[in-house]
Amino acid sequence: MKVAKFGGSSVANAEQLRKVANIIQDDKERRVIVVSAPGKRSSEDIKVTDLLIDLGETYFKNEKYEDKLEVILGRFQNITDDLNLSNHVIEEIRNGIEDILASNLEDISKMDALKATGEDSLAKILALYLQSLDVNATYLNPKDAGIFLSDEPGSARILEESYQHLYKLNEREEIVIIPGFFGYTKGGKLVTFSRGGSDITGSIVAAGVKATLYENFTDVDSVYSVNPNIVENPNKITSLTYKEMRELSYAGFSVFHDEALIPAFKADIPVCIKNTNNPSGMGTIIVSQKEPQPNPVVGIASDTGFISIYVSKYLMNRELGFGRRLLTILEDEDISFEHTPSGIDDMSVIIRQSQLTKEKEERVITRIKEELNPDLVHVDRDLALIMVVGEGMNSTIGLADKATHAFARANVNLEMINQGSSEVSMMFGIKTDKVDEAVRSLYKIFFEGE
Ligand SMILES: Nc1ncnc2c1ncn2[C@@H]1O[C@H](COP(=O)(O)OP(=O)(O)O)[C@@H](O)[C@H]1O
Ligand SMILES: N[C@@H](CC(=O)OP(=O)(O)O)C(=O)O
Repeated sequence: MKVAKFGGSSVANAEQLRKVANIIQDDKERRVIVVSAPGKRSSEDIKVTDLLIDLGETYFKNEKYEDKLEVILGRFQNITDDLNLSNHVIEEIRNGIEDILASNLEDISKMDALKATGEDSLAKILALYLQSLDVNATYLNPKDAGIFLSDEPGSARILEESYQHLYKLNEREEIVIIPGFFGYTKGGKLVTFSRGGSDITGSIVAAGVKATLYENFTDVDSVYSVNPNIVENPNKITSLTYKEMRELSYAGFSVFHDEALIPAFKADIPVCIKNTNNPSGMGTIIVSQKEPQPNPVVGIASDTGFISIYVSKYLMNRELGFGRRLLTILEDEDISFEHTPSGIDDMSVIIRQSQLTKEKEERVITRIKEELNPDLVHVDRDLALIMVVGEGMNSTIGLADKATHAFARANVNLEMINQGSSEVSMMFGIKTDKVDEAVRSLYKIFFEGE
């Protein structure tokens, strides 16, 4: 049995859904289907999930939300009209949203329930469409599939017992359509994964049913060695390891959620990234091990929106517990950190900018000064991180030299360098305004041999 997940771009309109239906019917092994909410139909378009978030925020501010609701319903109605499906489902979606807004759930849970409406409605529509084509298919709610999650609205995690429940899907005769992105706590509350989380649902379901393959259908032919929005026509990656893909996704390859690798990896299920618009293409396969490649670097990822808190104190290396106390201050403020490059007398903590509000920043800096008594503490904003990734990198001489040469050639100053402890990556911190130039320069050196 194969599990196929179709992302937002693959279900953005009726034309895309026709392709999805063809892909499902093309292979009898595709028996469990996971779908996202309709995504962008063009680069200027807005994803349904973002429309739903905007609707929720408008409602919470006690502002008029009715027009926004109509826009969302319009997105679904365009699809159902075009596929000649009954209007009944649109009324169901409207009532569902109105019920959520009027419920006595806390705002944070209301928001999760609203967000989930996107995938839930699309799964119902796809099931109806397949039925209209005489395909034996049913919609299945994540609760009935047994997808139980931790009580962390907006960033839930899977509970282990879900895998056993999901295994029962093997007994189903029909094709099952499961909405991605959400599940339920043991207490029955709906919770979502973090953004892009339908990839995670797909991976969990694939692990649960012990699928032979997890196919992730998107809008590109493969995973490329670099973001195709930065370098035109980049090198296609035919295969890469879970570890490489996790590093690359985490560092900015938005094509696949970094948390989606773990369930498939643990169950040893290969993941294939394929294009809904070109399903016969090879795609990219993600596996445990791959043949050594002549070029040890498989990809270059970049992401922006980081802050560095730099703390320096003479004899820091002798002060027992310094690092722990610094990180405890962040923990008390509910701030998670990404990296902690350190020297003898200094330590930086790299944080996502979205985690550090102005008030939190003031409290954190005051506490660092009062409790750790440093010689110097300062906050560096607008940092970008670039990650050069490849399993063969740890045994190849001269890669750091090549990378720093690329930065020098692009006239980019390095704010920080960190060789990942996993030894499959090197990380560079630079100012955000230079990130694309730096990535292009690295790409030229590592993939075009210039
Ligand atoms: N290295 C990369 N390889 C392929 N696509 C990438 C890469 N980095 C970023 N992307 C972007 O990821 C997009 C696909 O991810 P996403 O928009 O989440 O798809 P979906 O709607 O299928 O979930 C591509 O259109 C591409 O712009
Ligand atoms: N619709 C959700 C979940 C998701 O996975 O979407 P997509 O497949 O379009 O990345 C989001 O936008 O976050």
